[in-house]
Parts: sequence; structure tokens; C-alpha cells
Amino acid sequence: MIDSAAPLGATSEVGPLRTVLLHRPGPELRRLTPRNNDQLLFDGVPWVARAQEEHDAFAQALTDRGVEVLHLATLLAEVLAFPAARAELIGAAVDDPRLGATLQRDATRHLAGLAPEDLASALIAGVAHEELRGHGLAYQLMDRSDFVVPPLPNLLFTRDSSVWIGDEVAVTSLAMPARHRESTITAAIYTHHPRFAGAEQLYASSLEHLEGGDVLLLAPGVVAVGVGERTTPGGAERLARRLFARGLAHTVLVVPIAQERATMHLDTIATMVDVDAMVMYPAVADSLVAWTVRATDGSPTHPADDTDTTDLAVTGPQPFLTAAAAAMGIDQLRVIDTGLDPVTAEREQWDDGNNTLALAPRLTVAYERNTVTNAALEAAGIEVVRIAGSELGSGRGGPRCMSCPVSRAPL
Ligand SMILES: NC(=[NH2+])NCCC[C@H](N)C(=O)O
Repeated sequence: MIDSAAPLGATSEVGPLRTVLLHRPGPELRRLTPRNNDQLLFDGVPWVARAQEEHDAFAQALTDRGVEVLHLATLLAEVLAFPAARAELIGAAVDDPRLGATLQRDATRHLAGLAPEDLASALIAGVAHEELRGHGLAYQLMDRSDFVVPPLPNLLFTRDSSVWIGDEVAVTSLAMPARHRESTITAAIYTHHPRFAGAEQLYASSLEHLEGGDVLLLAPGVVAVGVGERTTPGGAERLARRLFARGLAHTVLVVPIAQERATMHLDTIATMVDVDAMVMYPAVADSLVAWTVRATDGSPTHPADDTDTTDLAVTGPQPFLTAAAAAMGIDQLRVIDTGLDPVTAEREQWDDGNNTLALAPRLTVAYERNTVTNAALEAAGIEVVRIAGSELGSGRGGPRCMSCPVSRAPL
């Protein structure tokens, strides 16, 4: 088991990255076919071996720069040595009305017989009809190409199923049915893995939809939350109350984004690259607005037993850049444009040109294919670590979606 003393948590998107949670894509990607890829939220059918090579190079680029890389599948296999974690995750995997009681029992028996590493693989790659000797009506009538336990190809995007804010972790509530089960896995890891012993959990998969890709730590105490296809206003409100009650933030900026695939998360249109700079999709830079949410004066922090009753003061909407600079206490939030002309910008935004992972202020990881955006970043003084993503990108996520910062040094 991994043992490291770096304090857990993050108060910004750009503080020097110490520890990150990744998931190397595996057999779950081999489940994708032209028949199921839309439902499983991939734009195509990736070449798995090449996606793994690209991911290994991504992990290596981080390790080379002194970042400790934790692998989700390893942590999962480690917690599956504990009976409580096994029971929770097997229960979550078969909690599916498609199965009915007979197939549920068959699937439970199958999973319960697996050793920790095999169980971890089955929970991630799913269980196909042909891999289980089931009986009964639901099993007989199930399409041979269907899954008893569906695979989780989007586990690759570790930023969405959990996010650290201050020294607490929010296990999120994912909006798309294809991703619901992911946060049962992150919850089990944070609950049972000794590496995270004592870490407080700030959110839960049973609450209003909230995805980590929508949560941007603009500055210590200032959190932006995109609301759109994934995160709901109710989720943003719940998170805001909890952050205020626990003293983890003083301002939450709620930012409506278009409800469409190209802009599924706030981090598909803007990410931080310096303490006062973002790379942003120019088509939205001027129209983006924010509602500023704070606790009303006199609202208590750390109430003994309830973090959901803080009174909220909501103002706005204001232009996002104005509201953000005010909340961050700076004169101006600098913007570096994706692409230059509108067509290049649209192409590079789609290819996750905005979805960068900062390793430190002015040092960021980006897909190499977004040549115009990367040149603009460099012209603005941001060092760019380029990674290949031709296959990884088919899931529509870049370096930031594919990483959950577990520990960043304070600024
Ligand atoms: N933070 C992000 N932008 N994540 C991208 C997630 C992509 C994934 N295929 C989905 O549709 O959910």
C-alpha cells in the first residue's frame, strides 16, 4: 500500500501538484462498440492499446515532474480486501432493476467469488451476459450483447467522480446513467483506503447532481461551479452551503453553461493556467455570466450537526470575468483564447484545448493536437507539456478531466 505524508487536498487549480489520481484505461474500453458508444458517452470506438500508450505517457509526464500518481484500479483492489468495501461495491453493481431478484443473486454470487484484483476488474470492465452462468427469466431474455453489470469506460475521467476542496473530498453525484456507479467506487476508496483515513467527505453520490468537471477552484476560498448538462443549480446550492458551513470557501460563483455535449462541463470552456489567468473559449468569454453566492452575514460556520441550512445571499448575474476578479480580489482575470479565428477555436475547444491540467502556476499539460491554443499559451508565458490524445480524446476529455488532484501545495 502507498504511504505518503503529503497533506491531502487543494485550495487552487494551480498550486504545485503533489499527488494526482488517474485511471489507466483498460478492458472497459474494449466493451465499446458502434451500438453502445453513444450511451456510454464515447464519440467512437477507441484503439485501446494506443489509448493505453497515450495514458502511460501522460502519467510519465507527471511522474517526471515530481508528481505522485495514484492509480484508481490499484486503490480499488486494495480496498476490496476489506469485507465492508466488497459488500458495498457488489451491492452497488447489482442494484439495477433490469436484473430482477434471480439474476441479482447470480451476479452477487459471481462477484463475491472473485479475488480483490479480479473483482476490481469486473467492477470496472463490467460483466457481459456471456461471462456469467445465470439462470431465470431476466438472464434468458437478456440480449446476448448486453451487460449484466455495465462497464465504466468514463472512469478514465477521474476529475468528475470526486474533487478535493480544501482538505475535504466531494464524492460527486454523476448525472448520466452510464456514470452513476463511478462515484460508488470513489466513495469506497475514500472511505476504506488507509491512505485517506480521516479525510472528511463533503458530498455524496445520493445528493443533487454535481460533477467535478464543473468545479473550478479559482483561488483559495473562491469556487466556480458550472451548471448545465451535468451539474444542477440544486447541486451547486448544496455544495455552496456545505463549503460555507465548513469554512472551505467564502464565495461560490454559479456559472450557467450551454446544455450541450461540446460544453458538458465548465472545464471544457475554461481552466486556470496561472493564479490570475485562464485559457478560455472566446465564443463564450463575453457572454458567460456568474451568480455570486455567499453566506449571509452572521450565518454560522461549522454548525454542530447540520451543514445544509446556511442562509445564502445570491447576487447577479454579472459578467463572469468581472464577478471572478472581484471574488478573487484581483484587478483582472487574464484570458488566453482557444484558437484565434472562430473556426480554429471551435475545433480546438471540441478537442479539449481548454481542458488543461496545471502542474504549477504557468506550467500546464495540454493535448499536442491543439497547436494554435498551445502557441497562444506559450506566447502568454505559460509553459506547455504536450501529450498525445488521439485515442484518449474519443471520450471527449483532456488532461484536466483525466486527473483528480488529491494534493496541491498551497500558493
Ligand atoms: N470534466 C470533463 N470535461 N470530463 C469529460 C467527461 C467525458 C465523458 N465521456 C462524459 O461524457 O461524461
